[in-house]
Amino acid sequence: MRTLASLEDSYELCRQVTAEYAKTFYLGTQLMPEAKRRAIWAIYVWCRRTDELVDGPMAATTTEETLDRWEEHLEALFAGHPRDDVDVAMVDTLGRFPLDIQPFRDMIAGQRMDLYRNRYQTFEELELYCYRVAGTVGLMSTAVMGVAPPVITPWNPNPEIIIPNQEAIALGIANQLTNILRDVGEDARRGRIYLPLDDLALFNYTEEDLFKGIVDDRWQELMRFEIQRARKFYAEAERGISILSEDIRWPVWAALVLYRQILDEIERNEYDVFSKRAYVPKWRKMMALPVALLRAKVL
Ligand SMILES: CC(C)=CCC/C(C)=C/CC/C(C)=C/CC/C(C)=C/[C@@H]1[C@@H](COP(=O)(O)OP(=O)(O)O)[C@]1(C)CC/C=C(\C)CC/C=C(\C)CCC=C(C)C
Ligand SMILES: Nc1ncnc2c1ncn2[C@@H]1O[C@H](COP(=O)(O)OP(=O)(O)OP(=O)(O)O)[C@@H](O)[C@H]1O
Ligand SMILES: [Mn+2]
Repeated sequence: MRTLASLEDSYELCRQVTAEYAKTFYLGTQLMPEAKRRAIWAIYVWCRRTDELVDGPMAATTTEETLDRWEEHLEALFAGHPRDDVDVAMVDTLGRFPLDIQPFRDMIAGQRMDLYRNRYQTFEELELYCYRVAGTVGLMSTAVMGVAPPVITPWNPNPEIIIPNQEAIALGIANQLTNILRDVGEDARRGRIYLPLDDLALFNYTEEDLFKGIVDDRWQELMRFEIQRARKFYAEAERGISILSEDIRWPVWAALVLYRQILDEIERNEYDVFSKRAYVPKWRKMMALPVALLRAKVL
């Protein structure tokens, strides 16, 4: 048996992976207190590894059995048994925060959907997919970030603790919808359509049009419709932030505002998501940080 990385080295590895793969979320985590952000990095790495199984360079060799084994690996983590270097930080994180295994299992179920599905008929079907691959991240993150202590008053000495799980899921779904809208072209080139076929039909736009990358009035109307729906999920998420622990409101606002800017960028590109990738320039990201701080303080 090989010796595994030390706890410090393991968290450092997680930090590096997060910094390299997720510029936006990493920026958000840099605004968090140390103990929480280390845990978020560990969770990020687990999520990234899960996603890579069906989305990464080895995806072609991934089968149901691969995901079964990954689920066993997950059980081992929750039983306190790390198997590789980055697991060490994850096991430590599981010991420090009240994380539930179900969202992790649900995310694997979401990756399974990617194995056998490349179309969604209705928004309800897509929403389930979005919950599984991204809403779950909201639940995991909230367990780490925590909620503000409830206010104890003489007339309400035992206030109930509210956990904004629905709002956390909403932010995950909003992010995933944003990701889907940004990557329509890239996904089409892999034969995948995440936009509900019912929505395409509603605007008289066909799969064939999509594969050709046609940007016309029908497409622009369809995209406006989808962007509006994503923004509703962001709005729901916003309402949950003031319930969260004070020390992470700024990072969460930042993550929300930064990711939502991708939608503005798509609009700026006049909904052409086929020939360019909506990209938020660094200076625009930086300008969003004080805005997020202000919102964290006053909302
Ligand atoms: C700032 C913060 C707390 C971030 C959480 C970081 C974290 C653990 C992220 C994991 C992301 C991940 C690798 C998920 C696997 C599935 C996947 C790829 C989902 C998509 C992410 C987009 O990433 P990216 O742009 O890199 O995509 P590409 O692979 O590059 O195409 C998702 C769109 C999902 C991301 C979802 C979230 C970060 C959930 C956010 C929700 C909260 C932090 C809850 C906040 C609480 C309330 C009450 C609002
Ligand atoms: N070192 C890497 N090796 C392999 N894939 C990578 C690497 N870095 C990023 N990627 C992948 O390349 C794609 C594009 O990454 P890009 O840097 O544009 O976005 P990002 O860093 O995730 O920022 P954002 O959080 O704003 O999406 C992503 O799907 C990401 O998973
Ligand atoms: Mn990315």
